[in-house]
Amino acid sequence: MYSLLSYLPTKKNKWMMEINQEVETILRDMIHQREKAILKGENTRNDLLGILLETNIRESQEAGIKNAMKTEDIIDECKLFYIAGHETTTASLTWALILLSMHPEWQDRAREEVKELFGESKPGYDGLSKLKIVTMILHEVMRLYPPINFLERRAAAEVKVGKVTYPPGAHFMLPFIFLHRDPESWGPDANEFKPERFAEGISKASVQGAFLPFGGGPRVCIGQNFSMLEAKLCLIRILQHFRFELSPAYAHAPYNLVTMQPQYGAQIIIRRC
Ligand code: HEM
Repeated sequence: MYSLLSYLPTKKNKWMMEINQEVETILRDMIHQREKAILKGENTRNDLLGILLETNIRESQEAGIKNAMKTEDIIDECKLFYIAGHETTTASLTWALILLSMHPEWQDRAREEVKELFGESKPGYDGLSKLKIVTMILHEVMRLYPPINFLERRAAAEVKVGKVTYPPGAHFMLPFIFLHRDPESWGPDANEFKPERFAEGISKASVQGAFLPFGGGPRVCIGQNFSMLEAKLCLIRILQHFRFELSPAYAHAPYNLVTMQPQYGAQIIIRRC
């Protein structure tokens, strides 16, 4: 039903289609430029698109076919990586700043850890793996405000879940928000911000399958380690230089707009420290 509605020629749909076409034109040009550079022997392997295109060209040549992956497939990959990779990490960092503003004691503990490990310098790889408090905080943020709210799956064949048998094609939705706040899995304080529950890692914080911000199984988020690293780096740099608190203009209203967003924005007062 939803996909049918998106094809109707409404003002909003037309606007979205125009934006989509513009994005695809930019990406198509970029891909063709890169492909030309690769064929000329120039080094383009310094990012994901470069690696993808070089692998595609090499594998197509080895298999003796024109394009193992068509330009349209590569455009789709670029859009997927941009949307899946950007919006999600942005949302988790936004909620991290909001929650650390609401809980200044955790903000102080995170800053202390960061200063102890890195002082004022740029974080190095060794120190990043030693971060404990910041990792606990990020997990707790994603438990309470998972950037992606639910997973969808369609049954490829008849499947039995518990006592119910579902036919092939049955559509399943798994809302993380309920799993992540279920008192049976997390205890009576499930709705409270308590990063200490992750002190001994994810597996000891609750029961198996109760914490799924990156999904699970064969389609688990491919960018989960990268995004944790990215979020830690950003948070470290912010904590090293700034203190932050919520502005009186902030109204707490989480809502779901592809990713979980603060509906009226995240008004935060930031001061140098
Ligand atoms: C806080 C950050 C992120 C969260 C919460 C998140 C969450 C998710 C979730 C829930 C899924 C669906 C998994 C499933 O179906 O089981 C997913 C898939 C995916 N994510 Fe992420 N993600 C994040 C960051 C990233 C980043 C940084 C990238 C890329 C650099 C990325 C790339 C992808 C891709 C390509 C898929 C599709 C994988 C597939 O279907 O095989 N994500 N992500």
